[in-house]
Amino acid sequence: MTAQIIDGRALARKVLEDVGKGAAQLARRPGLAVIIAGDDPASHVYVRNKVRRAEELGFLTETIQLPDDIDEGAVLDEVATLNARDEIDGILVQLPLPEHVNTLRVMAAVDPAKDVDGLHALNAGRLTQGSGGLIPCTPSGCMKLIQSIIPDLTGFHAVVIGSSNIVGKPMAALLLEAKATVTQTHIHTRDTRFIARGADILISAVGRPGLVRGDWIKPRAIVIDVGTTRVPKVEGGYRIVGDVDFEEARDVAGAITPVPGGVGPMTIACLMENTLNAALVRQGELVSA
Ligand SMILES: Nc1nc(=O)c2c([nH]1)NC[C@@H]1CN(c3ccc(C(=O)N[C@@H](CCC(=O)O)C(=O)O)cc3)C=[N+]21
Repeated sequence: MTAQIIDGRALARKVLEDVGKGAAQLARRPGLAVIIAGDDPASHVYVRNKVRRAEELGFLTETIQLPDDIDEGAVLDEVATLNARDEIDGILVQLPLPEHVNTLRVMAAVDPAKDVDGLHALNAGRLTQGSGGLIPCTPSGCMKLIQSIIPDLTGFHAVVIGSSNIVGKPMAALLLEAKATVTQTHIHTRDTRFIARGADILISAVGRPGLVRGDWIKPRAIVIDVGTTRVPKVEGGYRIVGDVDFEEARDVAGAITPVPGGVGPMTIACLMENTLNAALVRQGELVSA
């Protein structure tokens, strides 16, 4: 059989349309600030894409570019300034930060009500307790992609490959909350292939091209490829590739997300949704759980 290709761009358009309608109800337009430190070209591309989407929706946007050698105190000062500004509803600190800056300390400094990446410990904790809060954008987008195929995940076996704070851990928490049975693997897991083969829903969030082969996949499973690795093209420039061997997977899976055009556009759409939700709560239009 040939897998259904899950169109992340089309689903993202729908999410963005709803965000646009929601934003039109607000007295004041949502404001999104992005902090980026250093000059990693990939990070700059991602930030530009996020800001462009936000502008298309009529959001107020601001990009704060900091030098690579900035000290942690200065990053924390920038966050504090944004926390205090009423017109800023969402703050995103683009990762990775320079090595000498402690990411968890920076995340802890962001006002949880403006934490549109959902990475503050309060939002992460609320997610594990199923009590609302802002949800990390990539896992949130993955849930929408999965539920576009299976709306009710009750009892399905989901396997999450990868355990990062930004994708793997919140992904597992969301699946558990949706009543799936969840297995999570990480760098020390033995025989990940065997575990993956048991999955009705397989999510790979590792960043290693070709990791997930055809024989890692249960026939008819849903495969969500979060991998985003930039590889240089012979003719110059870059292309992005996922973790999944797409050609092999397509012959086994029931449905699969492509890279590009799968999880990536949904991540950005969910960032816009989070920014709208933060604005709704902050402007008193929505009561947070
Ligand atoms: N604080 C923080 N939050 C993030 O959400 C975050 C981050 N840091 N650091 C880096 C990663 C990466 N990321 C992507 C978002 C969109 C695409 C995306 O739109 N990809 C397009 C293609 C883009 C291309 O062709 O280069 C696609 O898959 O179709 C990719 C990657 C968000 N990240």
